[in-house]
Amino acid sequence: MIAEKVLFLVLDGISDRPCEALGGLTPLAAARTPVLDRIVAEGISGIMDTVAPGIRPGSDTSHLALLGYPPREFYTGRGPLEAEGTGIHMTAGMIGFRCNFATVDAAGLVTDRRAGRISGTEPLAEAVRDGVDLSELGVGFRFEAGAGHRAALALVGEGLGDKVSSNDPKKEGVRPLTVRPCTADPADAKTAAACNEFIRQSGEILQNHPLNVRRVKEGLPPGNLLLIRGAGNMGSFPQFSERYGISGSVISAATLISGIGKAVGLEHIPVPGTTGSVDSDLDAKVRAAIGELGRKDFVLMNIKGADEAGHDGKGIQKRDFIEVIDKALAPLLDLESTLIVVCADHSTPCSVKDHSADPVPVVIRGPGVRVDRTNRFDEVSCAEGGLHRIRGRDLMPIILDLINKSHKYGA
Ligand SMILES: O=C(O)[C@H](O)COP(=O)(O)O
Ligand SMILES: [Mg+2]
Repeated sequence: MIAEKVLFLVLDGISDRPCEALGGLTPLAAARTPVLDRIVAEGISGIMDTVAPGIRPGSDTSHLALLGYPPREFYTGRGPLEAEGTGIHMTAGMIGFRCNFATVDAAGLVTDRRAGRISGTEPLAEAVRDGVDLSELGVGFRFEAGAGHRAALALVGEGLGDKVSSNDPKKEGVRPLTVRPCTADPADAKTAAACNEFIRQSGEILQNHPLNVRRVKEGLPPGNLLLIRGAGNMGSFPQFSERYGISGSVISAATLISGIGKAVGLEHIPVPGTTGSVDSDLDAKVRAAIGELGRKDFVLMNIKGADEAGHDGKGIQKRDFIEVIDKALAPLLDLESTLIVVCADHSTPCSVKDHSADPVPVVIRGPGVRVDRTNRFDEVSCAEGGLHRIRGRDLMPIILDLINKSHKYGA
């Protein structure tokens, strides 16, 4: 039998390094994961450098690689992809940015890059949309809240460049940076000036917003500064259905991933109750994915919470959330004629609190797959599997071959 459908499950940032808090095991190795283990036992596994060995990928470049769009060829910055995911349709000439609602103290130092993982930021976004005015600079803008502390900005206007730096210092206890043009092109100077003005005006609005005033009273970090990064124009992506001859959907609360999906032509299926965090309704997500497999050939599903726990350095929370994921995946075991592919997009070690280049585990289970002798979904066990060590860009060709959609190389 040949599989007809593909469920491509990316467990964002799930792989890790040995954690002291877990007796030297990774959260994945420490977690009880009977469902994932069964998928490994019934499938073929391996480890994967999502971009290349030693390259520490962002979720943007790694997801592009996993979908078979090598980032060196297709990546034009995170911002436009994140913007597309929040519902801002990026057209030619617009410059997109990823934003964080962050906290600055009275001395102007960034004290929390994620404002205590603030959520429910729509009222803040609305105030920014209503209050910021960049018309003196000849620039318009779109601004939308995303999941948790995330948001996206798109600048709109004539002669805007995308080669500008970020105000995100990427660490706490220091001042935000000034956005600078990276070239002598006046277009980049115009964008940098618009960014700095946007950050200044939005900061004033956010500082006094009732939602933030209330957060301060409650002892919570306010979202009183926008950190912006990842400037870029929208790239040009051959559509998934033309590239591979199959239809597809994306299910992800993380706007970056839904934005990447939309950019390559996957239909975004929103699922109420999903948050992109450890409180997400994973049962609803899995139900939605199974429903989509009835309509489409390929479903990309991203589950984000383990990555957040890794960024927060919380090994025990990460292990516990992995167990929640595992339980939610149980209905997948009954899928017939479906290739189930499970991997991470990068490692997010709790000891690093950021992404690392450590390869990630990957497993493929379904009709036609040569079953190897591995039986545990973790970083070390999968390294003994029959896929051995592959790159992210190898995965789509392997999947397409297993569903009989690959082109013969030669006559
Ligand atoms: O969670 C995300 O969106 C990113 O992976 C990490 O970004 P942050 O450090 O700005 O939260
Ligand atoms: Mg990621």
